Amino acid sequence: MDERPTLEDIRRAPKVLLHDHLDGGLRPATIVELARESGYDGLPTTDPDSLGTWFAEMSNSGSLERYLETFSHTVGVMQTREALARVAYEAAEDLARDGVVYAEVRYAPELHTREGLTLEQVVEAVLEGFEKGGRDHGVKVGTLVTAMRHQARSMEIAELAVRYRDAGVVGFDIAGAEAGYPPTRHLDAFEYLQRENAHFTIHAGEAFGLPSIWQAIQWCGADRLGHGVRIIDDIAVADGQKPKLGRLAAYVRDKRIPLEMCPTSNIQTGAAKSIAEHPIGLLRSLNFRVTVNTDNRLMSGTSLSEEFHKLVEAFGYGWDDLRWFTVNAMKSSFLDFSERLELINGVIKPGFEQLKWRGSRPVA
Ligand SMILES: O=c1[nH]cnc2c1ncn2[C@H]1C[C@H](O)[C@@H](CO)O1
Ligand SMILES: [Zn+2]
Repeated sequence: MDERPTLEDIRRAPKVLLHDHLDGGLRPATIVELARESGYDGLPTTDPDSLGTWFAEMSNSGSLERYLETFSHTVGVMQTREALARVAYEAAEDLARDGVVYAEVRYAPELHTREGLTLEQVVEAVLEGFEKGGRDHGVKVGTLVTAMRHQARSMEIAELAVRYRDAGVVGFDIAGAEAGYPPTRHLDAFEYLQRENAHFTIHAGEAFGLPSIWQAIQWCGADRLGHGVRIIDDIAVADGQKPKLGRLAAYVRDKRIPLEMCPTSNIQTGAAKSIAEHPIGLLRSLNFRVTVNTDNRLMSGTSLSEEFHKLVEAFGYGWDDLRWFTVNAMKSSFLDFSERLELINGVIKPGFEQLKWRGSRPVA
């Protein structure tokens, strides 16, 4: 029996999330409270419901640059230890409530030092929030520290990733506007991380095409690709014929390079036209190492369960597909290998098995 999973059942499935921004996942009510406490007066409205709607609507511009403008309000209220620890705690709680068992949540420490916090204080506050929220609500959260690609602080942030690697920081990332800011601007940071045997992912192939993906992999040595949707530009699809992969697409598939796909976010920024036309359908059928993610739960008004459910509706996916995406994500995480195996064999596989066979009669 493999009935179409409902949203309610998907929420119960033990899920894994690799691409989620801390400053893109605040609760609207928390933004309002933090703004009041800190004297931040830039919010477009102080009614939490209207604020949630405002974020979702403003993020629908079809441009990554415009989408990123909305972050000024979340970052604006995340400037103290208390605010950072609270936002991290609540993120862990919200993810656990959505049935996420392991998450890698990212943010850019350099954006949170406006009121005098050091980079170290920022990292420690977020780690504290994840640790406590994860313990109280039953989810394991690893942190990725992000450097902003238009700035020049990537080496410092990479050093931070290495310094806190045994305290919960599992990797590094670069984010921000992609066009005009190639990943090779940060080559020294990536080379340093490689010498340190550290893990990193790079936002690439979202608002810019194949050259960005090629640089991220072949020059910078990325372990994973944030989004990577534009890899379809290197796949020729003709009616009635088998899709033909170019050299870069073949390399990404052969090397099992994980794609952190974020369907709703891609539609908002114009990287894909609709869920039904999202490249994830083709890439999944070609067996790329695809994972499903939220990117920014606040800006997209979404959750990991909702992203999965949209895919179920658009592509007719069943439990086996959802399990495949989830095992892909767990295999691709930056967590210690034995912990990944434990979660796959001890939590994910049994959890999906139970949901898949729910309602069917036991064999006598
Ligand atoms: O999808 C994205 N692409 C590029 N940059 C992004 C995306 N979502 C969030 N960001 C940026 C804005 C945040 O302030 C920063 C760190 O989380 O990362
Ligand atoms: Zn992102």
